[in-house]
Amino acid sequence: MRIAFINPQGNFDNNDSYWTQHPDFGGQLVYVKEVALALGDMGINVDIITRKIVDDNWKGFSKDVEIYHGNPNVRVIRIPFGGYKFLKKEELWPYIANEFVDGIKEFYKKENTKIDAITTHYADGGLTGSILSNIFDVPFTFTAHSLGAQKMDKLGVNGENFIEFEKRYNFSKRIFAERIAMNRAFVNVVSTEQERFEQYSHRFYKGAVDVNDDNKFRVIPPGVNTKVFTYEYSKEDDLTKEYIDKYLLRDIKSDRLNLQYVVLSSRFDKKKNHKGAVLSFAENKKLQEIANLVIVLRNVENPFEDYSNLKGEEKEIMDEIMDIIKKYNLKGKISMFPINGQKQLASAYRVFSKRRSVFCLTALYEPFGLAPIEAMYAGLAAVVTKNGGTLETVDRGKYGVAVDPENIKDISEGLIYALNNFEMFKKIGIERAESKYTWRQTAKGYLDVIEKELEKREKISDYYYRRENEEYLIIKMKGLLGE
Ligand SMILES: O=c1ccn([C@@H]2O[C@H](COP(=O)(O)OP(=O)(O)O[C@H]3O[C@H](CO)[C@@H](O)[C@H](O)[C@H]3O)[C@@H](O)[C@H]2O)c(=O)[nH]1
Ligand SMILES: O=P(O)(O)OC[C@H]1O[C@](O)(CO)[C@@H](O)[C@@H]1O
Repeated sequence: MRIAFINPQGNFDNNDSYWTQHPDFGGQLVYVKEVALALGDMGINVDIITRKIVDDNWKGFSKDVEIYHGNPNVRVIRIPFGGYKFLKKEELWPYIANEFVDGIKEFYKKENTKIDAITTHYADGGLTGSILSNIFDVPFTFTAHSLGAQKMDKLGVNGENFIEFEKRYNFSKRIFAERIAMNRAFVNVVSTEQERFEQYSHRFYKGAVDVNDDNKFRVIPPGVNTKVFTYEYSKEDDLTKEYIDKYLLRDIKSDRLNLQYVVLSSRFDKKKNHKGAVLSFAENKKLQEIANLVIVLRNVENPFEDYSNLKGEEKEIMDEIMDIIKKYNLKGKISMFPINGQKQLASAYRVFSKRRSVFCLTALYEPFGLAPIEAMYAGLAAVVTKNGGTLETVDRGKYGVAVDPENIKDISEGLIYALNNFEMFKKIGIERAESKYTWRQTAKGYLDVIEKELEKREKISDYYYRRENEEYLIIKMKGLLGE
């Protein structure tokens, strides 16, 4: 069997380049990578179809076809569309339904390969799959990863400022694509029940899909890479400890070094609401007595001296953080330093777990949230937004603390509670991650729903074929009988 994974935005290479260093390189890529490789391990052929990029600032995405992470069953196929320079996901829309679709068609025609099913990721993948599934006459699944409606609500998009936001985010195109994809997909793959019944029932999706139609939804929880995010401390982690201690010594007052820590590690995206977490720390003296704040960065060595390489949204977020540090005189209580890649991030989590620390995600809206599960499995206590899939991940506070990201007091009290109950949350957090979230289970979920759909289509086409045949035979018989 050959399954295509359509993911136009971001990109995929064997170094997992740029992950979280850009809004289009985050959890969705992790998800597609882990499910594709898990299916590959099960003997399924997987083609991850994305964009060909030839750009000196974005190296590693220029090969047309590449075996992925050494798994002979899994390929990355890069189709040129919209030129060769890197484009952020919001700028891909004009080229999706034409150049990208045509390029994929051409690729398979030239290779004379057949695909049996398509999985599509995010609105742009979903639009592509809606068209291709007709061309190839194969079923496709839609996995939103993040729906535009909730992002619009949380960013405060309304009638007055819509045009402003439209210029930057192209929400009209995104919602249109999402509606087409969720309507045409044979199943919408969601990470939690909450995603199905809350996120998909947003008024913007009315009429596109019936959230009460069990045939149109399948809850398939994502996983955690248990090799990378293991809670087992190893020798390499001592090297990470030395790396981190250098920064803590630089940024934290010496008499505070042995306190616990609150760790923020999200991409610098407005939706992740770093500002809310920093403000909750700034406004609570009790919290500052028991913990320091750590903010994981990418590509910035020392923001207290210089972060001029941050642009746009990332610069705005750092400006907000710096304003709060100045206003509340937090120097000596906050450390910010670069972490590169999942391995180093996982190791840093284990180092902070030894310091009885807390992972904090106060996103205004988190569709699912891979990071909290990773942090829990690596041994941190989790404090997460109650808006989105995270509420289900911590099961409403049972496996981690769920807070209202727009209530500064609620965040700080949640952090204090988690810090004071670190051992309990560490233990049950690991158990939760281990029992419920593995990528192999995720891959099995996709395979099961696809195989069931193919069987159904087989039967239907047989039925039509047989019926056509019967009619054909009757006509023939009539002819023979001279009727
Ligand atoms: O230096 C880093 C830091 C983080 N990560 C990874 O980046 C991912 C972040 O994923 P997630 O926490 O899920 O956030 P998003 O990037 O926002 O992911 C989007 O897509 C995910 C997959 O569908 C959903 O879980 C999220 O809710 C959705 O916002 C995690 O796997 C991290 O391990 C890295 O690879 N390198
Ligand atoms: O912020 P948005 O546009 O809702 O999308 C979430 C982004 O994070 C990602 O995980 C990055 O890989 C993608 O799902 C998407 O680009």
